[in-house]
Amino acid sequence: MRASIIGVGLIGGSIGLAARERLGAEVTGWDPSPAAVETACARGALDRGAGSLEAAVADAQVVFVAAPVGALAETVERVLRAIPPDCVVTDVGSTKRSVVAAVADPRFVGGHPLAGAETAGVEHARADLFQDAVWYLTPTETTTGTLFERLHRLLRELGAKPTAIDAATHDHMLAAVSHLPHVVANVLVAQAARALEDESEQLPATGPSFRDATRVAGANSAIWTDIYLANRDALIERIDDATRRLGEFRALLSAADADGVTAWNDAAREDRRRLLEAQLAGGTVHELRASVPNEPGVVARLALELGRAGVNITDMALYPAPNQAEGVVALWIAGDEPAERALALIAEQGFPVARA
Ligand SMILES: NC(=O)c1ccc[n+]([C@@H]2O[C@H](COP(=O)([O-])OP(=O)(O)OC[C@H]3O[C@@H](n4cnc5c(N)ncnc54)[C@H](O)[C@@H]3O)[C@@H](O)[C@H]2O)c1
Ligand SMILES: O=C(O)C(=O)C[C@]1(C(=O)O)C=C[C@@H](O)C=C1
Repeated sequence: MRASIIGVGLIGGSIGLAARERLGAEVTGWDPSPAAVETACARGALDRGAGSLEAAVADAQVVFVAAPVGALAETVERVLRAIPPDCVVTDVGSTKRSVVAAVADPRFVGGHPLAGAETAGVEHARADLFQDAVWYLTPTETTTGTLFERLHRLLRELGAKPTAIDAATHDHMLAAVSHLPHVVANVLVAQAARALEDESEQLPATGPSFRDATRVAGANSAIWTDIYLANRDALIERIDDATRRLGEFRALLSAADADGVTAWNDAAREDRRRLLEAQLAGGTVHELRASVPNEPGVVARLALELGRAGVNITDMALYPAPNQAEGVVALWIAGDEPAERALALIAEQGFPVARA
């Protein structure tokens, strides 16, 4: 496997380490910072650095673009102009709408690993960063099915859980579970460092709860300015919602409503329990086989339909029929209930489907 990485920072470097260690891939990379390439080679995240983006991707089978969100569309387009025809290109940007709207090439699949750190640079890269992490993929109607399948398999081999989602849903969800938490962490440290200092004239000591809630405060501006701006409409909605919720709690406090305060706190515990439980879904793996026409977008449509219903595809394989007009998509789904749901959803799409 020949892989290329464009942008060898924390995420690009971690992909390089994991691809070399777990896939035995030969990894070439390029970054506008020669120092990043040098460190990536020294740390074993790249086999070699290339003198240009074009040279880095010239004979690649898969390319990961791991640049800041604002540079993704232009960089992906540049990669698409330089790769061989049978190469799949993906990115790792934390927001998806802008790059997916800008690039309509069947060889590109938007991506986003839900894993990372508050640190920056290849110095902090780790081969195990993606182990058991959801890795969102945003295929569209134009995505080539075989390339989507190749990428899905590679991500599984890196230890991740690839999950199809549409770009708009992705960005709205991430505003709530990633971008707002970063904003709130920044507010908490600002308030503790300034407002409380004014009152007591000394910086307060911070305990474990403060440290947990603010680990990501002031995370790498080289990527976060772009993330906040690219998702500003969804993030503003979340900020307004959070402000409203704070207002509701403020009202309970001003009314000294003990029952209301208890109910509010209990509801948070229950919400947290449900969120954590949803991550642990698993069970026996079922193989389903769907017969589909060999048309652009069919595999993407199936993956997105299941993703929307919360059914995760553990693994997939494509078997084209000799006449090339149709084929079979094999899907492996964990858990009895999700497998039943997948059968029903695939049948609703009009495709004959059965358990293998
Ligand atoms: N840090 C996280 O937790 C995390 C998690 C998931 C996804 N992401 C996404 O991954 C991407 C990279 O983030 P990171 O944390 O690795 O940042 P980073 O700062 O560690 O690395 C970014 C690298 O991109 C390079 N770069 C800058 N402009 C470029 C360009 N035009 N073309 C190619 N390379 C360029 C930089 O020189 C740097 O080496 C971002 O899109 C970010 O949204 C980050
Ligand atoms: O763990 C952290 O430090 C992160 O900030 C990782 C995190 C997140 O918010 O969970 C940050 C941005 C990415 O797009 C994905 C993951």
